[in-house]
Amino acid sequence: MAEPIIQLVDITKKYGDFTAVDHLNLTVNRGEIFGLLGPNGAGKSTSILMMLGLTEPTSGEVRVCGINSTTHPIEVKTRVGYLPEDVGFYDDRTGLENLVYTALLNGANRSEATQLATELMSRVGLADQMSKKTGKYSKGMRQRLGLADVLIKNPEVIILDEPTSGIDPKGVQKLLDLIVELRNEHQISVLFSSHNLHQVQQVCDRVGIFVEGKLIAEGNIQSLSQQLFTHGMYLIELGLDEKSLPKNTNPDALWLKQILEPVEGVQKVTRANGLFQIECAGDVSSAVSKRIIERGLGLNFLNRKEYGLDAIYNRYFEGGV
Ligand SMILES: Nc1ncnc2c1ncn2[C@@H]1O[C@H](COP(=O)(O)OP(=O)(O)OP(=O)(O)O)[C@@H](O)[C@H]1O
Repeated sequence: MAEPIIQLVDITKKYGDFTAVDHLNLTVNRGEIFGLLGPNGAGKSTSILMMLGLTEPTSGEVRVCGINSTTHPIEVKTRVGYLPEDVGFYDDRTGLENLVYTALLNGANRSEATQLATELMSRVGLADQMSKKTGKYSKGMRQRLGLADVLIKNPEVIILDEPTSGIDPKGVQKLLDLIVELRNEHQISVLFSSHNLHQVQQVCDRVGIFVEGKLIAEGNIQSLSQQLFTHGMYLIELGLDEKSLPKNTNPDALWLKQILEPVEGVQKVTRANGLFQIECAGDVSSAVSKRIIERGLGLNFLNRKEYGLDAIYNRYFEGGV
């Protein structure tokens, strides 16, 4: 059964009259990679600060690993690893020295600290960069070292705030692979905050879409599509042979809608740029093509698209679809 590891219950955060987070309810389960997807200013970082007990909610309750973050921030800190967008290191020290220092601060003796730091450098793919000064690390290498740094205290959950910003595509891929590996092989739960939908789509089991302080939808990709699209999840484009079309067809494709009405799932039929577009609740392309052919229309081609997070993103973040 799903066990909650992060629970936000009706959280609101106000800065003066401004509401940064508005009645947010969110649960992340143990072993899950949860994506908090939202544009700049949506309230992601503010929510994370509340999870870590670094800022207090105006109202509501935050629990991480079953502990109230607002009243017991230090206990939460021992269980959670937090990777901010920019990690600070002692740049005149090597990657290994930086990690050893964190391990010593966490109570390890020097030989344990060196052993743990060496193992972690290797786990995050920096085995060959151990003796390089962190001032010479790339942004991607710094973020991977940052992950090693949060793993030192063996956290149950890691919270990553825009961890890939400023990293080149190859570096991003390495970091994403590492996040999945940490979950799969070390059962670490992950909250991944990002405004990059492709990255979120690639690694997260569930996603919460956060806009202007409100969680507007939550679930896996398929359930998000169902929540956000009133007009279906599939778009079928038809190229019909003009010569086979009925004479004097009206431009709004009403005649085609009537033909396709008996096909269950068809919700909207329109014509754009010479193509007929059919929005439907499921993949009904074979029933549509059968019906078209039965009615004696010439079918030049049929193209089926499934709405993914791309369409959701456009709809909520870029004002379209
Ligand atoms: N200390 C503060 N005082 C006043 N307003 C704040 C404070 N911190 C954040 N805000 C405002 O709250 C809103 C949410 O900010 P937040 O940093 O949580 O968003 P975000 O989703 O993390 O965005 P970004 O990706 O840009 O960091 C923004 O409008 C921001 O200006």
